[in-house]
Formats: sequence, structure tokens, C-alpha cells
Amino acid sequence: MPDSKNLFERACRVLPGGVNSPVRACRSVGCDPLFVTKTAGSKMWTADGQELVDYIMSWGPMLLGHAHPAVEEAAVRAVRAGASFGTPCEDEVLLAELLCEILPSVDMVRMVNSGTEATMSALRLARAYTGRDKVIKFHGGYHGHSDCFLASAGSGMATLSIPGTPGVPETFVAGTLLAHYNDLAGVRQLFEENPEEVAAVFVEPVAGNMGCVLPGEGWLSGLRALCDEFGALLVFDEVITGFRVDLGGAQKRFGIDPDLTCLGKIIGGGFPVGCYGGKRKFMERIAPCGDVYQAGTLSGNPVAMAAGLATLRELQKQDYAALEKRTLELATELKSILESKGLPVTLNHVASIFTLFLTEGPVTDFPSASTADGETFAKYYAQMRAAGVNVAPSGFECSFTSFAHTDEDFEKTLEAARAVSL
Ligand SMILES: Cc1ncc(COP(=O)(O)O)c(CN[C@@H](CN)CCC(=O)O)c1O
Repeated sequence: MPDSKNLFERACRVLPGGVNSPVRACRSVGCDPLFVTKTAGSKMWTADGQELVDYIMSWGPMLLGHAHPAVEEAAVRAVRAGASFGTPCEDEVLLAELLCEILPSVDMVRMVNSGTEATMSALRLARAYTGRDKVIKFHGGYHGHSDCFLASAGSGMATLSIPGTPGVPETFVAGTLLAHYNDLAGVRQLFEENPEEVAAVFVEPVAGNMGCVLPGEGWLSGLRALCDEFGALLVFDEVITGFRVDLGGAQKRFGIDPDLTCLGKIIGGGFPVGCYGGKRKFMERIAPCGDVYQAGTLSGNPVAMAAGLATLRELQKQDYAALEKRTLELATELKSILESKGLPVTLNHVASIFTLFLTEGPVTDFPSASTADGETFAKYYAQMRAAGVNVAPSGFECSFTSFAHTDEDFEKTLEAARAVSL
């Protein structure tokens, strides 16, 4: 078996940056990526024979843990019945019914293949429904890589510090208005400066692409009120938060009814699935029921639907409060370990998501998140990885626990952090 170094050298000859998604290249932390051969539960094993406790969890999907038996069995059963039918199948209906049952604001959904497709399609729907073109998003917010959202994206873009990207015509982002997260006055100002022109506000109800940033008191309800006042749709991008911050997502946890919801990651159980949904009056505008076109060869793929369905059914049995408590205990102890090394640390945490920002707090938006010490973080990342703990290779990504992480995993993580020298 070739090792990670050999595989990466070959990968770089045939894949841009040696990866199929930029953040996986670990460039912002000055490391080469590990090539993984197997995962199970909270663990991953590399081509170099190293075992690691994983806190990336495929960037969010693996809330049950990797290779969960029920999910694996459902996917294998589906594969044996054929990988793709090109026709509707029962599991599409079952998963759609379950999503509508669990998510308070959703009457109808459309399956797609990624979070990017979900937000891109939701934006098209919002523009069609309102007859308006502009969209408000937030500095440090990331909604996938469709053109209109790459005006100043977070996540990999923030790490790569490209303020927008070549290849997107200026006209495509001219209608993308930017405000700061947790700044209602800034959002009101954009609405007032663009009267009757804003189709939608896209928000991560808990931001996860500038690190974890929580909605301040009144932030989400304030956005709901502003959208109602100015006639725009409120779109919750719950690609990270959906089924993670609560089984019913952030909309359930914070009691806010968005007009549209975008989902991904967890609902595919590790397979490529995205979804957008909302009230019937909006979704019935989508072809072939309505006049707003959106399509996809593998949308609703039977294998992905089976895996997603098995995932959600297993999540319905889990104790979210217990995982939230354990995650907070871990994160709080990690914070004090790093503080004992003389570092300023701000911990942002909700449910099974946390970020340790190496900066004085509070971290409430992208500018404050950007004050974190990236150089020291890179040293922390490298030493934790060498000690067998896989944290995200970027200060702008979150750490995720899962229902598979054990107390032993957490103890190993704390041991590794105690040994780090920064
Ligand atoms: C809130 C939110 N909305 C949309 C997306 C895009 O989803 P995908 O197209 O990558 O499935 C994402 C994707 N998240 C990044 C990491 N935070 C995926 C990792 C990557 O880009 O490789 C997201 O976080």
C-alpha cells in the first residue's frame, strides 16, 4: 500500500492541489494531507498505518460516527438492488416524508446532490417567487461555491483568503449584498438601500464556516422580522446545523420559522445528498409542478436515499443532550489546557460543534474570528495530528463530535493537547 506521501505526489499530478476540495489539502496549516484507507465510529486509519480520533467527521455528515452498521447495511442493500434507476423510488418518498415530519417549517422538499446545489436552487426559487434579484449574505458565511455566493465566502475561501474568485463575472455578484453576522442594523441598512430588490437573506443559523459563531440574542428573530418587513424570504442554510444542533435543526432549537431551508451532509449519511425545502406555496413553484427549473441526474439516488433514511432513523433514537454535555466538557477542558500554555482562547460551542479560537473573545462575526492566531493554530494542528487526533486543518472550520466518540477518545484528545508545545 503506497503511503500518504507517495499518494499525494501522484495526486498532485492529476488533481488540482492533489485534492477534490481545497480545504482537504491542509495548505493553511502547512501540512500535506493524510490519505485515509478506512474509518469506523470515531476513528480513521491512514495509508501510513496511523490511527486517529476524528473530529472532522467528513466535514459534518458523520454525526452517527463513521461506517454505522445500520447505514452501511441500508446502503449495501440498496446497491444490490441497483445503483441508480432514473425513476422515482420508495426511499425518496420515505426520506422526504421524514424530513417534512422532523423539520418544523418544511412541507415539501426537493433532493439534490450537494449543499451547493441546494442553496443555488433555493436562491433561484426565492428570486422567482419574489420577482427580485438581490440576496443578502454575511461575511464569513459559506453557502457552497455557486457564483452568486462567492462574493466573500468563508470556509475554504476564507482560508485561501480569496475575496471572491476569478471566473465569476462581476455582474453575477453585483446583486450579492454583504453584512456582518450578528449585525441587524447592517442588514436593515442593506434593505433600506435596496428597496424592493432583495429576494432573500441567506444565513447559517449557527455559523460554521468562520469557525463556530453563535447567533446572538435576537439575531435570528430579528432577521425573521426584517424579512417580513421588507418582503424577502428568510433562508436557513442548515447544511451543517440540520439534524446536528437539534434533531429538528437550528429552526427547532431557536424556534424560528425560515421560509426555505437548505440541507446536506448528515441527510446523506456520507453519500452525496443535498436538499432544499419549505412551505408548499414556495416549493410548488419548482418544475415540473411549477415554472422554476431545477434538475439532476442522480438527485434522489436510491443508494443515497437509503443511507440518508437509515441515518435519520438512527438519529431519532439518540440522546442529543448527553452528547452536547460531553462535547462541552471536552471543549472546556481543551480550552483550559491551551490557556495553561499562555494562549488566549475563546470557545464557541453548541451541541456537537465547537471551535477554539486562539484570540481574546468574544468571537461573534468574521472580523473577530479573523483575529485568531493562525500560525500557532497550525502548530497545534500538526502536533495533535502527529499524536493521533484529527482536528480540522483550518481555524475557520469547526470540530465535530459524534455519537460514536467515547470517553477514551476524549481522554486521548486531552492527553495530546497537554503534550503540545506552542
Ligand atoms: C453551511 C454550508 N452550506 C453549504 C455548503 C456546501 O455544501 P457542499 O456543496 O460542499 O455539499 C457547506 C460546505 N461546508 C464545507 C466546510 N465547512 C465543506 C467542506 C469542503 O468544502 O470541502 C456549508 O458548510
